[in-house]
Amino acid sequence: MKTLYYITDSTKYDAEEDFFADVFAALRGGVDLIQLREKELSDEEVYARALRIKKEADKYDTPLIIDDRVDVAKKLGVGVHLGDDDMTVKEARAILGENALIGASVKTVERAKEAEAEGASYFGTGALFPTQTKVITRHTSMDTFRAIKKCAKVPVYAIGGINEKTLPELKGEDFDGICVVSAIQYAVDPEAAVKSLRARMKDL
Ligand SMILES: Cc1ncc(COP(=O)(O)OP(=O)(O)O)c(N)n1
Ligand SMILES: Cc1nc(C(=O)O)sc1CCOP(=O)(O)O
Ligand SMILES: [Mg+2]
Repeated sequence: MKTLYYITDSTKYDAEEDFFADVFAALRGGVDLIQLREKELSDEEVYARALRIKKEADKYDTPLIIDDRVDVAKKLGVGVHLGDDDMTVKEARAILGENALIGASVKTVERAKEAEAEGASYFGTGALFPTQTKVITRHTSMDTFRAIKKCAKVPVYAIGGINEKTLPELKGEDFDGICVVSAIQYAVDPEAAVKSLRARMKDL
């Protein structure tokens, strides 16, 4: 069974409570992993949000991952996702320990080999499809995605513009899961969206 990895986005919410309500609904729906991705908040604010989400995620045994901020992850005892502009995977592994989930953004085979050697637990690879969520990103072709998956020993998760419409384009491809932001976060009913994505993932 492929992994359904939900990445949060609070940028379009006026009320923080509405954001938490949708995050908790997605957890109820049954995501496998959850990442708190906050680009504008201070470390203290991210910590406070992460603590609340972790309490809820723990009820479902859903691991929490923090985007970018190794110190916050360390304080919470959770994982971290790192891109090219962040601390290296090697440094983060030294801080978080051998059992921590440490994800790496990987867009080339060279980077895949390097990130794996540094101790990455998984790769987030994309953007496979156009996305409105991360405006500045680089498209990853399906050929590059396949080459990364072929050389990887760790799980490779597809990211970028994945929703019910684009999901069938991944049918028959070898990969380990999908990362989804807007198709869950901004669904009318995030719990139902998770269940629906999960059902469609069975057809891949
Ligand atoms: C699972 C996953 N994959 C890729 C990304 C993108 O990370 P990054 O390149 O560091 O960009 P930002 O998300 O920090 O804008 C991710 N966050 N998660
Ligand atoms: C967080 C992120 N990273 C990307 C990358 O290309 O590395 S694309 C992306 C956003 C994905 O959002 P949505 O599911 O709404 O398209
Ligand atoms: Mg990042």
